[in-house]
Amino acid sequence: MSSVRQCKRLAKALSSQALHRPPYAAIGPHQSNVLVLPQCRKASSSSGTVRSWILKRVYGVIIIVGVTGGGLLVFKYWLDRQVDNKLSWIKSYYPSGVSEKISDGLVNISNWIKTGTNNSSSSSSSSSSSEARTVVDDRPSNNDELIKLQKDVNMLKNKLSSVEKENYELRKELSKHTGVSPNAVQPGQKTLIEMYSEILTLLTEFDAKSPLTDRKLVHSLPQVVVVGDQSAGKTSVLEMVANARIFPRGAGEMMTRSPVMVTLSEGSDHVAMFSDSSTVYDLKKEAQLKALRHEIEKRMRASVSDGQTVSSVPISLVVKGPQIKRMVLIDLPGIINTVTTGMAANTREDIMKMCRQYMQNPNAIVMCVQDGSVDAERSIVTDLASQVDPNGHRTIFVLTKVDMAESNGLKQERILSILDGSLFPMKALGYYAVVTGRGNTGDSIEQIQRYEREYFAKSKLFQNGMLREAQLSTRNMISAVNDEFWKMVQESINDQALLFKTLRYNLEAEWRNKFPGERTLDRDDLFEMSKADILTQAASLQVLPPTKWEDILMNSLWDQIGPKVLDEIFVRAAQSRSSDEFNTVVDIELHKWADSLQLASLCANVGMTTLFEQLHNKLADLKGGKFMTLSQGLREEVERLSRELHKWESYNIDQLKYVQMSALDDKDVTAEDQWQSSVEFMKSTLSKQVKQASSDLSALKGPSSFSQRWLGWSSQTKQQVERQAILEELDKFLKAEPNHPNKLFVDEVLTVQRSLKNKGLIVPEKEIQLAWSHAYRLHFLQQTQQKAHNCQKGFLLRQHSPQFACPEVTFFWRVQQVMQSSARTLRVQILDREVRQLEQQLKIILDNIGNDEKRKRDLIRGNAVDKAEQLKQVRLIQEKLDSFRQSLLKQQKRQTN
Ligand SMILES: Nc1nc2c(ncn2[C@@H]2O[C@H](COP(=O)(O)OP(=O)(O)OP(=O)(O)O)[C@@H](O)[C@H]2O)c(=O)[nH]1
Repeated sequence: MSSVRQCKRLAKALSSQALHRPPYAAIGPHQSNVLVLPQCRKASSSSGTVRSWILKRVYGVIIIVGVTGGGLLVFKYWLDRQVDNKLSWIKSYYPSGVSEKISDGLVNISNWIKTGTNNSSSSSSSSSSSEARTVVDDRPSNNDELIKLQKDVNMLKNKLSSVEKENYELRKELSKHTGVSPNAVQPGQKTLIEMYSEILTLLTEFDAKSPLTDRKLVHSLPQVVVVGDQSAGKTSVLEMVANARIFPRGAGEMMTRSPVMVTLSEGSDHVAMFSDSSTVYDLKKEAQLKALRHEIEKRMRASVSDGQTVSSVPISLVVKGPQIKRMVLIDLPGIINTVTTGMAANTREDIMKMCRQYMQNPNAIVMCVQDGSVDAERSIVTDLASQVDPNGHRTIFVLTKVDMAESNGLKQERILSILDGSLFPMKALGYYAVVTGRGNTGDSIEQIQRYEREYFAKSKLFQNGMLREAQLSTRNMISAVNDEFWKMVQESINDQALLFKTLRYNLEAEWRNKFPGERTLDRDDLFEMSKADILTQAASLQVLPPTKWEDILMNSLWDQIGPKVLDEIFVRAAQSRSSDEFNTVVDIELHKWADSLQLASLCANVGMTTLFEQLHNKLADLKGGKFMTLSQGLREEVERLSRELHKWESYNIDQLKYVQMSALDDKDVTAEDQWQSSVEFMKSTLSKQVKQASSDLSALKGPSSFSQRWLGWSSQTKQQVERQAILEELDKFLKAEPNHPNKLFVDEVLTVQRSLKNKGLIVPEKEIQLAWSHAYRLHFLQQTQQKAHNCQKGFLLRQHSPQFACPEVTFFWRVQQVMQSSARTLRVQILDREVRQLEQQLKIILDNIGNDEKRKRDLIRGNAVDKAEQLKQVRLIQEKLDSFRQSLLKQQKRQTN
């Protein structure tokens, strides 16, 4: 084929690949900005015309094929115009700051192209033949020429990677402003690699959650299985792929003790994380790398059962970073020859079994790692590879430690026979020689990469062109493995799609049987529905009628402040000898209480409790559909958190105090209806209190009456008998002196004790005082009840006869006033601020939960939601697989056209 035709074909292939981003494209956004193909220089020079067949800007990628000779000026002019066009477009499309950076980058690239074309043009005629030899299939005839070419290639590679880096940084910067991934082809469009990576992530999540099958579906997908004899350098190879020294190291001992599945993908930051944890390790930071290695080692040791040496439980790791090739690699424990001291007896068989299992996956690419520095005859892995993949359709052979092989004096013929596949019994798709370490645990990846470059640049073993350049270096090997991986993806995708179609069909049938006629509401659906319900119910608190709020608040207020009002203030005032004294005590105590903010704080608590009680009632009112119970946990958690978070506004408490103090300033009942209302309040309050006090007293005595004992089939305890006897003695005092003060005097205690002793009962003073507090309380309340009755008509009487005094009515009126004004103020505060505040809090709480998948899973649970989730995931994976398949198909069609 003529070089011009060859070049045209290459150009066509590249243009379609660059535009449509095949996973295995030689040129992609993460790989290159500019590529000038040497084959085409030769072709162009032969025709002497400009061959600028392709110049495409594909999201920052420029591909130039063939620019030479007399057309150079025309080309430069044309390139400038293209760049100008792009500059004005960038200026109008991107925000300032970003646009300048991109523009600078584009201008740099354009200048570099022009310099490159100058050089290539000036050297094209003289070096066209040597350039042609850089085409991978041609073998050079002259060693010096080859060395020179090798240097050129290395220089170009370095240049290329620095432009790649620059381009990547620019796209990263751009992505910060536009939210578009730095790897995106077009805004909103995903590359095939990204699509596959997404499917892998979904499948890993699906496997983790799904009890559907023991077989992990993600393991049937194409993946690269790294196998080799112990210490062959498997882990070192993987580290070169991941571009970081992420694995633990030891001195000579077996390091890989369980499979490590590494999902590699491109990302703006170089990071790693375990798939079951949210910790992100920054691989650029040595301390975090160390922590990662430590964690891997810890996990490996933890996964090995007692008495065993290796484990088959995989550790799953995700590594992302700039220019990392997307694929899934599994590092397996090294195959051992013999079991050494300290190892479990079955270790060799366990490792062989494990390797065989992974290698037998028909979609696995087997990366067979062979140590180049040891005798080929000692290799076990090559035997295994030839058994599992006899035709070598999916095996790639990697010869490591060739540097050591050379220093050990390995002959060129021997290397050749290994790398052309004639020495080992196995067959492979490709054979590679690499250097992936130098036995120094402290070396960084950059140091190893440099060491490898320098080694191949000066190695005698590989220098006379005995091997194709593409067979050397880790970089080339990784590209080839990556290509094979993606080929496998293409070949197996139909089977995967069918598998998910069947899974979806089965799950849908199961759902129809279990929940006939019901919509499949997954966790997110249920969450969104519950969220809307909760917020609607919270908002409806605003429309509760004000009177209802005040009634509820009044009841709650009395429950809270009643005990203090009655047992402390009212009882103390009642010990007074005159109405004036009664009023003075009441006035002082009530003012003291209100002034100290204690009353206001108590009322604010009541406001808060009432608000949350109402919210609780509203949420309990939610009927919802059949699946309402699934989100019961969510509602409870939201209620709990909002209670915890809600703070009553402090100026609201001050306002309450002010209102209460003003209410207390009103010291007298001036109208009859006020008097009546107060008496009613007093009567209803006392009636409740008397009821409560009677029941407390009864509890103290136990089943004291005949009927209680016989109907309730119970009898008094010894203590209850004693208490009943005490109460009978105390009753005598109260009958003899109805206005007895609230304190029981010492002589009275002794009288009770003496009297009971005569009846054969020895009772401690503590018991007498306890019984007295109950007896006196009931007696006092009943007396006050009687006063309330007597005071009913007292308003007019009081006017006509000043001796008639009912200070108790005035007391209850004042308390009622304080409560009413507090309830009114609380109602206004609740509706003006607190409900709105609560709504906002609920929204934040719900948003937080909504963003936390684990919490959502914990709070919305049940068989129906699990099934709906599975169905949703399977549908999603199936859809993704389908669109991935279609994109692959489209790309294949384009290539065949
Ligand atoms: N000189 C030299 N040393 C290498 C090369 N590749 C790996 N090593 C060293 O060989 C040793 C073993 O490498 P590993 O990558 O741990 O080997 P492995 O196959 O993963 O070991 P196991 O998992 O324990 O079977 C390490 O000290 C590496 O630094 C190489 O190309 N040249």
